[in-house]
Amino acid sequence: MGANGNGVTTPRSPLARILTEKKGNGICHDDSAKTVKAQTIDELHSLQKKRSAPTTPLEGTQGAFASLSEEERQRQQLQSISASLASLTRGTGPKVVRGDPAGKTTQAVAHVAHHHLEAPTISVSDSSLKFTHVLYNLSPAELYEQAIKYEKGSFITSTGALATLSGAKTGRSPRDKRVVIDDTTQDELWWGKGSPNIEMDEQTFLVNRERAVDYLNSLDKVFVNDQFLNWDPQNRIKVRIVSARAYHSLFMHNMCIRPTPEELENFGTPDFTIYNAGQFPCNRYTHYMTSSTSIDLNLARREMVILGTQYAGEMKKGLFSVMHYLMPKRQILSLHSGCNMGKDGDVALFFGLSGTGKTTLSTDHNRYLIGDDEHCWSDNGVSNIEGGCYAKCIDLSREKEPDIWNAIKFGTVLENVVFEEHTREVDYGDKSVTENTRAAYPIEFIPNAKIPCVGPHPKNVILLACDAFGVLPPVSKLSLAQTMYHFISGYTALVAGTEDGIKEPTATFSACFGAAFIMLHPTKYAAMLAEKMQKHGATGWLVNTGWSGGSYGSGNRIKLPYTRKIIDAIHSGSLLNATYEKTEVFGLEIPTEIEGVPSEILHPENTWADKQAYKDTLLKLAGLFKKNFETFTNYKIGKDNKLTEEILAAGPNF
Ligand SMILES: Nc1ncnc2c1ncn2[C@@H]1O[C@H](COP(=O)(O)OP(=O)(O)O)[C@@H](O)[C@H]1O
Ligand SMILES: C=C(OP(=O)(O)O)C(=O)O
Ligand SMILES: [Ca+2]
Ligand SMILES: [Mn+2]
Repeated sequence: MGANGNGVTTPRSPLARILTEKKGNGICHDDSAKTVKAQTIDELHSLQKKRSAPTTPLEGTQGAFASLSEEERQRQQLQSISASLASLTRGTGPKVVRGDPAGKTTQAVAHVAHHHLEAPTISVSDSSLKFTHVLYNLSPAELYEQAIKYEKGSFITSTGALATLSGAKTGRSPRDKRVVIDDTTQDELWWGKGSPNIEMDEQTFLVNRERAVDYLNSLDKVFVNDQFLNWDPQNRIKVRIVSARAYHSLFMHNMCIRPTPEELENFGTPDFTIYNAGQFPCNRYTHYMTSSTSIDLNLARREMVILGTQYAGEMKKGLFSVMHYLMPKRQILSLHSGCNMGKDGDVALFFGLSGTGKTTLSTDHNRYLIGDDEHCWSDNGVSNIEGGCYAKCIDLSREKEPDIWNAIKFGTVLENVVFEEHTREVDYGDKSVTENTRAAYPIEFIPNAKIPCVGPHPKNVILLACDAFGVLPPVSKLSLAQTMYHFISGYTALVAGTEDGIKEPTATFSACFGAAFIMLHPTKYAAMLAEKMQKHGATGWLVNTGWSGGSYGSGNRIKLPYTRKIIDAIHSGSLLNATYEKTEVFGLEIPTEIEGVPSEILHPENTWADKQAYKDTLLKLAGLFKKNFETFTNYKIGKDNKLTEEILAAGPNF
């Protein structure tokens, strides 16, 4: 509706076109002009991502030659991955290409050349025609996207962690572990009663390996992590993990030591490779298989195959077994322990089975964290094997465990937790999926982590036992012989969940506080520990993080703040100078007083209303210890006959 100024109305006309790019007339100022440098949506999207800075050029190469070298380097890297994924029966590696099959891939393509001319009818299958896309050492952000896009049950929680489901298995499956027996391992390893090493032959291993490799190669894409184990630079191990899930890749990114770009460039051939086929089961017609899950270790081939379980802890503890074989060969003791260090450089080790408090008590705001679970003790001191922590998070609270609480943020894998649908706030008290809920985070997520994760020789060796009987004292000072006795016994009550199938706490004995992971006879590790403790003057302690005032069901778990006070007194050295009394039956030295801990709980008998029940339970547990130790009475601990006798005498007397 316009008037032309002379009173005559003109008919309605279409809206005038707004000119946005008329130069020079200055009438229409359009500030959206020229800010977008793209002509198409695809081009716009391409602007969003900056090309990653090229990894450092190879020495002596410049300009155009540098990019050629980078290409060549990538080609070699892919060839190495293709070799890892090679079928053993078809004699050739798959065609592998870098990048997400859904996105743009980089140019480098490789496959391992045929070693010989093969009759095409035998060697060619459809699998040799397709490409396997390799998602190589992706960043946490990239892995989040992969998980959220393609893996059901992946969500971002309110604090930024990646919530995942591990599927049917929410704990390890120790009964499904197999170790290849050959001429070497037959003599070297611990076999038979009590040993975690259940034998399998080389041929069966190869059948399972082929099954895993064929499954992985049948996928559109696989994840490959090239990383390190052990912060001791002289004893670092290169590991490659091939897996089907972003969850597994992020878990190992967090748990192993992350290489720098330079280290990755020079990675070369791995020392050890894991093929994790996850949900893909083993074949129950295969010899030695007793379920559809199999975790197979072949030390000669330096390989591990995982079939039929997606529980990620299987990879971390599988590699720990490998270290329990490799390190003692170098006179280095591998330890299932947490480790931290005070301001004055005093180091403490925390041994204990799953759920006894290694992670909780080594994560201490007043001390430097060296690691929460797996260490080495060499002539140079201690080193963490891993680059991350794996904390239980059932009933996790900000007040009691602030450092672990705060570590659950972007980058952390949160397994099997329950969260509020809308806010994505995690309910740590919810056991609907499992009791064994877990958080895996890089060790740097703990503010006072000691990087690099190494330290001097330990001053205190703390043996943690979660005693469901409620008869072990909250803390006892041990002689060297007692330390060895309890180390070899490895007593605890397994808390529900970490090992598949355990629903209620039960008394268990697990040699070296980790029988599931040791490869040699327990006395070999014990002898090394005794020698090192003697040499470096370390004091042994037994700390009960379990029940007080009655057994599981009637008593209560010792309050975490009390256990922390006890641990503080060990660290500070004040407990060493306390007054002690000796207990009956176990002959343990217990302090009469500790600052911040009610004195009456220090002797367990005081906390039991029914004294006769206490006595009966004490004798019952002592009997279990005695019976368990029978298998070790014929073994000598190192070269020291006297120590061996003292160890035998260090058990309960009744
Ligand atoms: N007195 C206590 N000492 C140590 N941990 C306790 C105590 N009471 C309860 N807990 C709980 O027990 C669990 C110990 O598990 P964790 O530290 O992960 O064990 P580990 O690392 O040895 O497997 C944690 O959930 C912790 O909160
Ligand atoms: C991951 C584990 O370690 P821990 O429970 O000792 O922390 C495990 O035993 O599976
Ligand atoms: Ca454990
Ligand atoms: Mn732990």
